[in-house]
Amino acid sequence: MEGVDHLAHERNKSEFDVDAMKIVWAGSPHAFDVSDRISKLVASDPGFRKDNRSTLSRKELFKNTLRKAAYAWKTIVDLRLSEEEAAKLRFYVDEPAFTDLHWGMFIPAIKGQGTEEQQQKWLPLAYKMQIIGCYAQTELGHGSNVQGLETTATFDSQTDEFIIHSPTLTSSKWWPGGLGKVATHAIAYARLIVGGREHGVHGFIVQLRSLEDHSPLLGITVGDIGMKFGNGAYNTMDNGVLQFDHVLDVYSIAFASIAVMLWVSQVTCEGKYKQSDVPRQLVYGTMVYVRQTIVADASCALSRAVCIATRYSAVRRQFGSQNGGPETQVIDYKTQQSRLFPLLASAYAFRFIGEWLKWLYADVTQRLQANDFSTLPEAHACTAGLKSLTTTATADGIEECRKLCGGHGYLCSSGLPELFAVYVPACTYEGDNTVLLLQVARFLMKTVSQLGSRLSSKKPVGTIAYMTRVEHLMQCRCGVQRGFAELSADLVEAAVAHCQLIVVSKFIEKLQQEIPGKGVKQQLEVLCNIYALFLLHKHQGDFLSTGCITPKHAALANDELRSLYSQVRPNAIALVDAFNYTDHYLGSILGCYDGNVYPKLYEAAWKDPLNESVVPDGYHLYIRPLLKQEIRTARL
Ligand SMILES: CCCCCCCCCCCC(=O)SCCNC(=O)CCNC(=O)[C@H](O)C(C)(C)COP(=O)(O)OP(=O)(O)OC[C@H]1O[C@@H](n2cnc3c(N)ncnc32)[C@H](O)[C@@H]1OP(=O)(O)O
Ligand SMILES: Cc1cc2nc3c(=O)[nH]c(=O)nc-3n(C[C@H](O)[C@H](O)[C@H](O)COP(=O)(O)OP(=O)(O)OC[C@H]3O[C@@H](n4cnc5c(N)ncnc54)[C@H](O)[C@@H]3O)c2cc1C
Repeated sequence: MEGVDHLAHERNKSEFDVDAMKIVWAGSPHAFDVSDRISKLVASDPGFRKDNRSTLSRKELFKNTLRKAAYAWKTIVDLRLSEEEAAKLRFYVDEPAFTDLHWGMFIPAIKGQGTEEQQQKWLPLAYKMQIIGCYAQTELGHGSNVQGLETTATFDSQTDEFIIHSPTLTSSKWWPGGLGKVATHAIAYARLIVGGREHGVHGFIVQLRSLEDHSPLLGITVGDIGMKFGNGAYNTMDNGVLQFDHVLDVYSIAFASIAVMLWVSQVTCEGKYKQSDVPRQLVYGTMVYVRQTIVADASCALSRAVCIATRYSAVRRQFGSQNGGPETQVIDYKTQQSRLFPLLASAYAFRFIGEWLKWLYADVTQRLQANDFSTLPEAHACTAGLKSLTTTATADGIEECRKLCGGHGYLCSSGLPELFAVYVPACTYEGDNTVLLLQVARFLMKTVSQLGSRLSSKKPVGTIAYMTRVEHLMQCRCGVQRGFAELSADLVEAAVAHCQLIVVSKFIEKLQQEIPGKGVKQQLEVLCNIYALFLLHKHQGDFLSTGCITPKHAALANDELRSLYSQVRPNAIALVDAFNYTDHYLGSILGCYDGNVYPKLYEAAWKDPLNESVVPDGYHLYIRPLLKQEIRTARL
């Protein structure tokens, strides 16, 4: 029945203060207030409806996304929302769109790498959305290998301008979000050529379309690259293709009078290239910034899937009826718990590592401003490795949550198929996960060669086994006289182990903070132990081979895991309630707050367009003749 909380009995079992946990999850009382207020604003506004996406054609879907983006912007302006509130609104609108790249990459690139003069010129226009930007780095022929990009930017000292050109088919820009149909400007990455000499890849702000009639400018060929994985899903985004045919780029950010996009280098009006003495990799700064936001986003996506699967596991009953009594809740099966609760623990673990990474990024940015590059290598390795680790675990976790919901998990109305389809490219964009782990492996090799075998002594006691595992995996590889390429698959495993060590140690450090609320810290300790012991169980071979745990330890750890699952069980619903997601944002009948699943599933089925008529289109044309033929045969 509507209005009845079918999960009330579960909520009454909770042993901790859920409201206090909501604050921990949000990060602060202020952050909770903004999230809570904005998520409810979006949920209550029919203009942000999203339950019809899977029934729209690509063109209808895209036009609807443009409508929503414009409506969101009008809401932001009319309500005078702050930048923080506006970002939250775009988050809860939950629709991949060009605005992700405008706000998530184009503006951060100018803020992070533009000079004062460029920021003054471009940021006001971008903040008012009087220009719409995208981040055009990847090409048809190169994505991972940025140094392999082929687009050229040749300085013409006669005109003081740059000529941006796509010399080959494979140099076509390919994939940039927002590029296909919307962006008026791009930060395009090209090989800088001055006086016939090449100076590597730099960013250039290039206008693509007229601000009068949106037509592509002279020399610009631009369009969408076509349908992507899943029906609705990421097809709300116009990932584009772009070719430059000797485009004069008067706004070149490498141009001395507007100065270079990077404070890394300068091209003077006399056409001289001046490389300052900062690491050339600062040109990758935007990618480092986005990778740390993607880690925080992983905790959001995983917690969303876990919320759905946990609530449904408490609603779903199957087998186990005693003397005609109710069947067993599937959340009570040890197999369901052993699959679900490590994902619940991972969602919290990724939340806290995301908080730490945000601090690390802010710290390295502050240091860069003082020309202190000492922590840049570690920041690169951490953002690359943790982006890889958390997105892989989250993509796998969302699929596991679909399976935890049985057949109904495969319905669009469960919210899980679309969540999976929208989320999985995170394992590829902003750096293919394997390529990024290779960067971590390279950093570890360097660190081992500099520090000797001990990678670091400053880890909490609880992580000794994890640290020993990384050192052991590195020693096994570094000790062997074979090249990096030959050992790369093994070194990637060591890189994963290193990132898992970071996640576990930061979770332990989080628990050393003051955490208010009855029973809150105790719940987080249980989740931290589940995360650490689950990984120890999963990678038992690594830990046993280090000799720092014995088979008996491994068995005890497994016993402890089962006990921890039993401790989580009465608190499971409260722990996912703490994410404070509205039913609108979850977009899932299986995960609805009141647990009233079956009536809602049944009602939703009849809304499918296929049920608009009892006799389906095509019956008279195709089925009736078939049946008539069969009947004739049957009479023979
Ligand atoms: C809200 C959420 C959703 C928001 C919505 C999100 C929507 C989707 C957004 C997706 C947007 C995109 O995909 S944008 C495109 C993303 N593309 C990528 O991420 C490309 C990935 N590839 C790369 O980053 C690069 O090619 C590398 C790092 C793999 C290789 O670069 P390279 O220049 O060849 O460097 P390499 O020889 O490997 O290394 C030379 C030295 O530089 C160092 N180095 C390399 N990179 C860096 C770096 N970034 N910072 C510092 N140092 C670095 C190395 O450690 C090494 O140090 P030493 O050992 O010499 O000391
Ligand atoms: C949904 C989506 C949105 C995107 N948005 C943008 C955007 O807005 N702007 C933008 O510029 N780009 C964007 N991209 C592009 C994205 O950044 C690239 O696809 C990504 O960096 C991976 O590069 P690639 O496609 O060249 O993969 P490849 O490198 O071709 O990967 C193919 C395989 O090769 C392997 N491989 C590659 N190099 C090595 C190596 N050295 N050693 C071992 N294995 C290797 C990889 O691990 C992978 O298994 C987007 C992509 C997607 C899917």
